[in-house]
Amino acid sequence: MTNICNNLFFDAEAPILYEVDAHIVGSSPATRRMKQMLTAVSPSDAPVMLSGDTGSGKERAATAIHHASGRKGQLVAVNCAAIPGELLESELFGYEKGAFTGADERRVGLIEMADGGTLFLDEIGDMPLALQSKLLRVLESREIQRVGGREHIAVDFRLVTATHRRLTEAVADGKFRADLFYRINVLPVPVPPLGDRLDEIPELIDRMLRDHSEQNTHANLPHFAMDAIERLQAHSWPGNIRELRNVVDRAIVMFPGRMLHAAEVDNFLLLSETDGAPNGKAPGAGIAVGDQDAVLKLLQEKGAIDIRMILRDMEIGMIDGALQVCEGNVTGAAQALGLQRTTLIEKIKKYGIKKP
Ligand SMILES: Nc1ncnc2c1ncn2[C@@H]1O[C@H](COP(=O)(O)OP(=O)(O)OP(=O)(O)O)[C@@H](O)[C@H]1O
Repeated sequence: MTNICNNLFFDAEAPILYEVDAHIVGSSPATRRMKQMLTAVSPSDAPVMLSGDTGSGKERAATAIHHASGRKGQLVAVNCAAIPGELLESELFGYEKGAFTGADERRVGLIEMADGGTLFLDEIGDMPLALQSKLLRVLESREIQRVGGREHIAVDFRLVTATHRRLTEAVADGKFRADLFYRINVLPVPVPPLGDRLDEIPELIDRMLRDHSEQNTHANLPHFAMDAIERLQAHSWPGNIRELRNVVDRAIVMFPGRMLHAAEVDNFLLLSETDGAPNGKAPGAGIAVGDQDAVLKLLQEKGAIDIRMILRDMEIGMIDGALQVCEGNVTGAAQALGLQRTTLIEKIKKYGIKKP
């Protein structure tokens, strides 16, 4: 890899590096190393395996590879963990009319859709063993057969896979085929956790806010004060960049045009850690969003406060605010709060919140 990386700045590679840079924010040493690897692997047709913790940006990296590769076809992303095993085969390979009950018409599969482009198989470790054998055959023959079909269809796609766990352990446990592992692990690229790239948190926040304002031209963006940034840089980030995105999305909804300080960030992080279900763990500094004085007064008066109740009130306030900003649209409010739609509906019911 050293040789490849040393050659990075050849003119021919400049446009590739530019594409990678456009998708991957950050200039910390860990991110620079990843970008160099992505730049080196993008022009090749060999399979890439991205490994990294959940939310660290593996799908982003796959998108960068696809765009930097110059392949004309589309990027087709499939989350192997999200599709039940029995459905995954027909999703990937497609099917002919009458192949099984309910197959009323022919359906082109996702592998065929990736012809000329890139097939991104996320959470490849969750693919059932029987399907692993079929995938291996496709990689070797470069052909597929639809479920219930006889025709051999030639496919030309670049394979990118991702996993958040050690596939070598799954191989040792007999849960992942060794031959497939070696076939897909040709160009391994580790995606660093946010904990290894804390320096670039301000850059990431800027990009997230810029993306938001490009999509919402009248957006009144929040600002993160220095003490807020310091607090973010002291956090451990188990949910990686996805967790940071949730914090930024909450700030957009709850602090439009306002400055966030460490206390607000503490509250947001506490909500991230508990998925909105307060567990009584005390935050680092302040505890109320915007109304710290009231909490201090309560503490002086009563000598103790119930943090769970305060967090509950904050949660209600955030949900209420998000619903107002999204004019009662639950899907939009759920996205803004970084919650699953169903989780938000449960919370709305639980707290008896009225939609505007
Ligand atoms: N470098 C980056 N700059 C800006 N946003 C990013 C970056 N990397 C990731 N993100 C954002 O963080 C979130 C998580 O990223 P992504 O889905 O790529 O992670 P992942 O590692 O594939 O997650 P999972 O393991 O759950 O599949 C997404 O909203 C993505 O847009």
